[in-house]
Amino acid sequence: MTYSVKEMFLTLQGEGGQAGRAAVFCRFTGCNLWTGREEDRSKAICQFCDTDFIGTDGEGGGKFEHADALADAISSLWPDKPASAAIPGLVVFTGGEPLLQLDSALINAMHQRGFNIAVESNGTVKAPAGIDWLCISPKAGALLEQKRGTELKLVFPQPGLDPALLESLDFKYFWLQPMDGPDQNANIQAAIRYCMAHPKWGLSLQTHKLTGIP
Ligand SMILES: C[S@@+](CC[C@H](N)C(=O)[O-])C[C@H]1O[C@@H](n2cnc3c(N)ncnc32)[C@H](O)[C@@H]1O
Ligand SMILES: Nc1nc2[nH]cc(C(=O)O)c2c(=O)[nH]1
Ligand code: SF4
Ligand SMILES: [Mg+2]
Repeated sequence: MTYSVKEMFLTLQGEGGQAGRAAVFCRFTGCNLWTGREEDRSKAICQFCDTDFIGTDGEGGGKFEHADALADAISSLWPDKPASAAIPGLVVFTGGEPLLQLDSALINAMHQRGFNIAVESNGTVKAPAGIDWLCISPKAGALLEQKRGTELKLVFPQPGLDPALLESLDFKYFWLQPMDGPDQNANIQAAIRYCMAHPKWGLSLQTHKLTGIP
């Protein structure tokens, strides 16, 4: 299988329950909820996306013809070499929608190289086995197929997606992440109020945007 990757880089995970941890980010090309073109945003299912996931032209991006080739490229960005079961590496597969491309060959290839595997997904595609940290971020108007995982991270507020309807799902952690955009300040305040009134939910800030790292 050929994998299309927009970009790949070492950074700190900025969001959710692993915020602050060093990780190689592998951003796959393409999403099933938006074309990624600005002229299509207003008719997309997901309209608030903060990410460019078109093409393969980013830092470290490209087409990778085999799982081993992509796994080697990811592994080469990890500062401790080699990663191992004792001190594992961390890769975050994101996008775009990573579950359109992530398969068991790539999962096995990363595990063989001593990596733990985290995924950021919109939950519209069932996840393959073997993911070590699965973050699902449901989108209003999109059918949620993957109803279990490690953390559920809801971009908030989303008209038509009430957090109360999600909190019985099978996740260890529940986060509200304020929607970035023109109403960001109001969204942060609304998320804080919601978490204080509903302690099942915690606040996930996009810390990489505060510090200016990718
Ligand atoms: C760019 S998405 C890629 C992964 C996957 N397609 C998804 O939506 O979960 C990565 C994370 O950023 C979140 N996100 C996207 N746009 C955002 C925005 N404007 N404000 C806050 N979070 C946002 C998504 O909900 C998701 O948790
Ligand atoms: N530092 C950093 N952390 C992130 N966590 C999730 C991200 C994403 O775009 O999926 C992201 C990202 O783009 N950068
Ligand atoms: S589902 Fe994820 S990648 Fe796709 S448009 Fe929405 S936030 Fe962006
Ligand atoms: Mg991002």
